[in-house]
Amino acid sequence: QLSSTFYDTSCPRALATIKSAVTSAVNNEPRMGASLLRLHFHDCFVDGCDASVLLNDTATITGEQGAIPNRNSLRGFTVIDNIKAQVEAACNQTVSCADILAVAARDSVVALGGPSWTVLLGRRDSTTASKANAESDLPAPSFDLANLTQAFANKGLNVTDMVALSGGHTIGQAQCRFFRDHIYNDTNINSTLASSLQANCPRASGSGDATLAPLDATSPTAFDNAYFSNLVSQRGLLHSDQELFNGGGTDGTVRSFASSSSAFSSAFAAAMVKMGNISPKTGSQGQIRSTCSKVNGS
Ligand code: HEM
Ligand SMILES: [Ca+2]
Repeated sequence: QLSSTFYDTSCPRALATIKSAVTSAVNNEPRMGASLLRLHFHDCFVDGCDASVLLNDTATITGEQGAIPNRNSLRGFTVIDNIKAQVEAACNQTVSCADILAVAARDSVVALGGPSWTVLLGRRDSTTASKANAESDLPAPSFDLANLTQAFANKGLNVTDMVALSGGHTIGQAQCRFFRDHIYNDTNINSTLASSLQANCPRASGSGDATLAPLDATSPTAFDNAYFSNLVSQRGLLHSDQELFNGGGTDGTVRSFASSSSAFSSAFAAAMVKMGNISPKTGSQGQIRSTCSKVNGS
């Protein structure tokens, strides 16, 4: 029951305000587009797309930002706070933080040259967050194809959606601690790539843990289909990335997205709409937060 016209009368400037703020943030730092896309994913997979990921810890909320997949990893909160302040100035307590995340994700992809799609709107914001659910429901980079398939199926997403959405790794960076096992322990990685990554990501955990490498070394700030060609040539950065092309049932989809950017674009756009529809709060559920990092009145 989300609708693309939800704010047309209540806040007609909302979408343009978000787009211009996202475009300037991405022009200032291209990686921010990746960070904003990931925020929406990490929101939707944990209790639905309800901006739960944005809530800071309080005496009564143990939030998601401290969860293992998020801690010292998620970024973009300041950009979202800035967008929210601009939208609040235009329309007081009208546009949800969850919708801002969904629109910012789309606008980020577009700003980096990727496909566009119509974002459905009308999600409301949670009054709770769950560190435990973030740790149980977000897929880990150590996952194999069966684990990944299950994590996406749990959210109503099929394997085509999963492969398409994983194409989000066509942009952005990952820290050594998340790809160390893959570059030292796995054999399904191009040896030249493994050696060059090892130079900045020592085998011993603790050293160089936060050193960054691009998820798509071919074109890290362009939203294109190079991620999939990389997988075909065993140049995935994360163990979980390379699982999508490792002799299993998703090899064909990876090949098809590697050979057709239009096939990837349309599958990605469709899957983003599906992901954005995970358990939205509507009607009288939740609230429209005034500040994205805290529940109203707290
Ligand atoms: C398939 C399961 C997935 C796993 C296991 C996974 C895991 C990860 C990991 C470990 C990182 C690096 C984090 C860091 O080093 O701090 C990362 C980054 C990223 N992920 Fe995923 N991810 C998955 C799916 C997705 C999906 C579905 C999207 C979006 C549609 C996405 C978008 C991103 C982006 C854009 C980045 C880079 C963020 C930045 O540079 O700030 N990922 N992911
Ligand atoms: Ca959520």
